[in-house]
Amino acid sequence: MRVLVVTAVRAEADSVVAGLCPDGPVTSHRVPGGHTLRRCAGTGTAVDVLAGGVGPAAAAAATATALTAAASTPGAPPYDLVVSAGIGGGFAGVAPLGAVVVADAMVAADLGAQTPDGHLPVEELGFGRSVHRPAALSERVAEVLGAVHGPVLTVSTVTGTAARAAELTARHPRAAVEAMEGFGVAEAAASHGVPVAEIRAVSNAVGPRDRAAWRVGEALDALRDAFRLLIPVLDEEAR
Ligand SMILES: O=C(O)c1cccc(C(=O)CC[C@H]2O[C@@H](n3cnc4c(=O)[nH]cnc43)[C@H](O)[C@@H]2O)c1
Repeated sequence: MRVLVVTAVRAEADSVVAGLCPDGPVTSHRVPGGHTLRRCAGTGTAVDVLAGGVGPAAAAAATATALTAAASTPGAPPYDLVVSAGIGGGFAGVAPLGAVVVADAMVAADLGAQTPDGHLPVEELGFGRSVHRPAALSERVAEVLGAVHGPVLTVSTVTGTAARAAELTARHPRAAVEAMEGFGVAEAAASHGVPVAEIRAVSNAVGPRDRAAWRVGEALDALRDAFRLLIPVLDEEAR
């Protein structure tokens, strides 16, 4: 099985690599556009890890570039799965600080139109889509990781008020986490016909801005531990 993991920033990619191959070695490969893929040698499942940038557009561009590079390399096996991974904001009562969330839906929560009656998703405007359904193995991954299995919202602007958090919860009552890349990764994966998944570790609560309350280090450790548990599930899936 061949898997591409896309994070936003290098620190997240480091955690993923540390979880996947704690003893190394790690090889690096450049892809067009200047991104570097890191690959753990010695695992049954070949996993490439890429830090593609913050936000859905950067994530989509980096993911599409890596998928295109793989597809146009003679003899290279295609990717079987793309995983969007990183830290995120947890919704109150669903995903506390340090929790891991595996997406059961990847939702572009601010893609659409604002109206006096509220947000209209693009489906209601008559074009595009605002939801991707993750790969079936997500349920098993959530079970093995002991993770929350719920919707992950992708936004272009980090929520910073209680009012915005309440609006998102009203529109997506089961929402577990908010982050900024998953839907972009999913769009790129879908355009290549590759299944997608999303794994987030909660670094902060969605709501009023409070940088002092962030627990980025703990979330990065939780992300590492989640990827440590992931390889056996992927190997199981490949059989
Ligand atoms: O300055 C702020 O108030 C602020 C609050 C939360 C996160 C940020 C970031 O710049 C991190 C963006 C980065 O991390 C993911 N992330 C983490 N927490 C959240 C969140 O609550 N809402 C959206 N994205 C979040 C995101 O995927 C980005 O890669 C700044």
